Amino acid sequence: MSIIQFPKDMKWGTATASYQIEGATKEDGRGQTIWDTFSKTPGNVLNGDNGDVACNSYHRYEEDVQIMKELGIDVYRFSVAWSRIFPEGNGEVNQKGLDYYHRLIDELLANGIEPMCTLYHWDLPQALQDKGGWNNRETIDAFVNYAETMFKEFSGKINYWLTLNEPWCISFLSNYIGVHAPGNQDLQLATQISHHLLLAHGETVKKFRDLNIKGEIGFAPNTTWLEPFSNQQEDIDACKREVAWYVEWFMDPVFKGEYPSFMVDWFKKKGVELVIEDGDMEAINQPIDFLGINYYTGHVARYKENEGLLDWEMVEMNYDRTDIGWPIFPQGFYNVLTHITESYGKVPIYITENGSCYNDEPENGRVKDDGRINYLQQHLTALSGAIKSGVNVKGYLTWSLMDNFEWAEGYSKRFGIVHVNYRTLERTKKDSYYWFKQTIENNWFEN
Ligand SMILES: N=NNCCOCCOc1ccc(-c2cn(C[C@@H]3NC[C@@H](O)[C@H]3O)nn2)cc1
Repeated sequence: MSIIQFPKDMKWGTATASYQIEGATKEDGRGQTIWDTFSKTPGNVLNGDNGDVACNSYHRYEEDVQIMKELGIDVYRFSVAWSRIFPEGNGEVNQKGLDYYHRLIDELLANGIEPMCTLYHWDLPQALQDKGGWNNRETIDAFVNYAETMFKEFSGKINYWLTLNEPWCISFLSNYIGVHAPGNQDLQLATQISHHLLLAHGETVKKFRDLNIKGEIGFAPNTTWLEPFSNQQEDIDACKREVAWYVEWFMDPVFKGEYPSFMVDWFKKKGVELVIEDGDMEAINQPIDFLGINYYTGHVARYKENEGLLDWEMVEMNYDRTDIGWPIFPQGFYNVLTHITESYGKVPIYITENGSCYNDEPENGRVKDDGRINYLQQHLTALSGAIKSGVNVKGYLTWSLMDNFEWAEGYSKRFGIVHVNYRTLERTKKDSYYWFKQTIENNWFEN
C-alpha cells in the first residue's frame, strides 16, 4: 500500500454545467438554446431526454450547496446559461437571469466555497444559431458583450473565470462528428468554428484585462492520450495527430500565436481552407492566468491508412471500461499533463473535469460505487505523479457533483458522486462522495 499525498495548497472541488443540472428552461425569461432544440429533435438524445427538468438545481441550489459544504470542497465550478442573461444572445439584459446567479454565488460564498464560472458550456442561444451561430463572426462580438456584462456584474464575487468549456466538443464533436448540438457534419465548418471560438476566447481575455477585472481567467480544453502501439514512426505520428486535435490545435494558438503546422497541412489535405483575418492570431494569443484541463480516457493506437479523419485505429488492450464504454487509462492522464507542461511550460493548471460513468443505483439508501472510487484512486495517483514530475497543478475538480444530463446519452449515464432520482429529484450521496470527502479532509489517500 502507498500514501498518495498532495501539495498543501491543493484546491479540491466539483464541476457541473447549466444545461445539465438547472432545469427551469422556460422560467424567469430564459431564452431557448441549441440544446433545447437539439434534444427535442427526435433521434438526437437517448430515450428522447432533455434538460427541461434535469436536476432542477435552479430551484434546489441551496440543498446542493449544503451537500458541497458537507463534502468540504474549496471551489465549485458551474456554468452560466448565456440565454438567461441575454435571452436572444445580445440586446437587453434579463435581470432575473443575473438575479439567479447572484443567489447561487452568494450561497456558495456564505458557505466558504469559491465560485469558478464557465461562461460558455455549450448552450448557445438559439437566436444566435439562427444567424449562423459560431460560424458567424458576429457571435464572437455577442459573446464578448455577454462576458463583459458578467465581469462587471460579478467582479469581486467571482475570482476564477473560464471562457470556454471543451472547444473541441463545441467545434468538432458538434459540427463534424455531429453527435452534439447543433449536429452538423462538415469539417470545413467545424474547423472554421474552432477558429472563431479561439477568437472569442482571446477577445474575452483582452476585455477582462482592459476592464482591469480582479481575478484569474483561462479556458478548459478537453484532452485525451493515445499511446503508440509500436515505436514505428507512423504509429507515433498517428497518435500525435489525435492528441494534437484536442491539445495543440487549441493551445498552440493561445500560447504560441499559431496553429500546429502539421495539423494545418493535414486538414488542408482533407480540403479545409481556414479563413484567418489580419490580427486574428494576435487576438487569440493573449496570456492566460491558468489552464483548465479535462481528461477522461485514452488508449493504445496505431497507424491505419485512410482510417477516419486522422489515419489511426485503436488497438484493443482489453482495459477495463466504465459504464459509458470508455477505457480506464490513468497513464494517459499523466502523459497528457507532462506533454502539456513540456510544450507550454509550468502554466498553472486546474483539473476542471475528471470522472467516470458508473450507473450504480441506491440499495437501502446506499450507493456502492466501487468502480468510481477505483477510477478516482487511479487517476489521482497519476495526478500525484505528474505533480511530482513538475506539472503545476493547483486544483482538482471531479466531474461531477451529481448525476446529470449527459448530452446525447441523456440521463442514462451517471457521472455524479451524488445520485439523483430523476423521478423524485432526491439526492443520495454515493460511497465515492464519502471517499472524496475523506481525501479532501486528509489531502492524501491510501492506495
Ligand atoms: N475522437 N473521435 N471520436 C469519434 C466518435 O466520437 C463519438 C463521441 O465522442 C465523444 C467525445 C467526447 C465526449 C465527451 C463527453 N464528455 C463529458 C462532458 N465534458 C463536459 C461535461 O459537460 C461532461 O458532460 N467529455 N467528452 C463525448 C463523446
